[in-house]
Amino acid sequence: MRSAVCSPSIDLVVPFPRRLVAEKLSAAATGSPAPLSQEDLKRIAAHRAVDLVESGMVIGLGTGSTAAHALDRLGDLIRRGVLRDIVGIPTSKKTEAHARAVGIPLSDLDAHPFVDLAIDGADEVDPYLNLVKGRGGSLLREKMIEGASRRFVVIVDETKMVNVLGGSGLAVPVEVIPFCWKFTLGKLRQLFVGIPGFDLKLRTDNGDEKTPSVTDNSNYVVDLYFENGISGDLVEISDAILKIVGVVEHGMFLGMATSVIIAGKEGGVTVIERRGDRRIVAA
Ligand SMILES: O=C[C@H](O)[C@H](O)[C@H](O)COP(=O)(O)O
Repeated sequence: MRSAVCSPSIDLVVPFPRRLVAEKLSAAATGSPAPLSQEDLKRIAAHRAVDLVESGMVIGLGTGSTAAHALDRLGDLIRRGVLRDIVGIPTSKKTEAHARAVGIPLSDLDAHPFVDLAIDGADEVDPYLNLVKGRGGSLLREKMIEGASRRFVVIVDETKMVNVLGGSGLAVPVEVIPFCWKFTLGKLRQLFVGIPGFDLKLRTDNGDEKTPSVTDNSNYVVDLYFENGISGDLVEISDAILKIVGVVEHGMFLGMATSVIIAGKEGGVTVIERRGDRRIVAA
């Protein structure tokens, strides 16, 4: 079994960004302490990632509610002239529209096949920095762009951390072509037959198979559910899913993240870096 290797590490919690600390302190001084919301945490992680952006970089622009904070921050820094000559490569149509609205110049992988840095959220992160992504349906473009990136920085709040992928009980998405999707779903079912607590279903807009959710690539999504998380060799499982004709891509991002920025509700930010097969937890 080929599995991710994880070395022992020391957790080092770094201080909260100063501006937000000041805001929270002043709120406390006026007698109305505002607890950090999940949105605060997403913003903190996103801003921390955007600190890594330098003028002249080609940036992979992620999709989702966490990545949206990075787009806003990047747009703000470009508008203020702090960052220049940035090119953004959006991972979805939604991100493309958002990035345009905040003034980020855009291109694509055809024109810019090498991406300096990609910043994106995730649905789950395991201790080896393997991810589940695509609950927003953008997994294929995300995997293409993040796979072309020299650095792929994942931004999450601490609720996204799991011991095993699939362990949060939420879906592991698989993008499939619409042609005979029930046939492809059947093949996926066969692959995991006998696994206790396994289930799968077509993703729909309103619970009705007549209105399947459609991705930016005009495909459908089959959501896999693993009551106890995915057990076994993730690389073998990935290969087996991708071998099914009719499957386009799945939402497990194995060995792709170079670092994960985790915002914790206690006000700390933890950064986990991958160095080869080693995992380094640092500021
Ligand atoms: O397709 C959606 C993407 O993979 C998102 O990055 C992922 O779902 C995380 O989204 P959020 O930041 O909204 O939790």
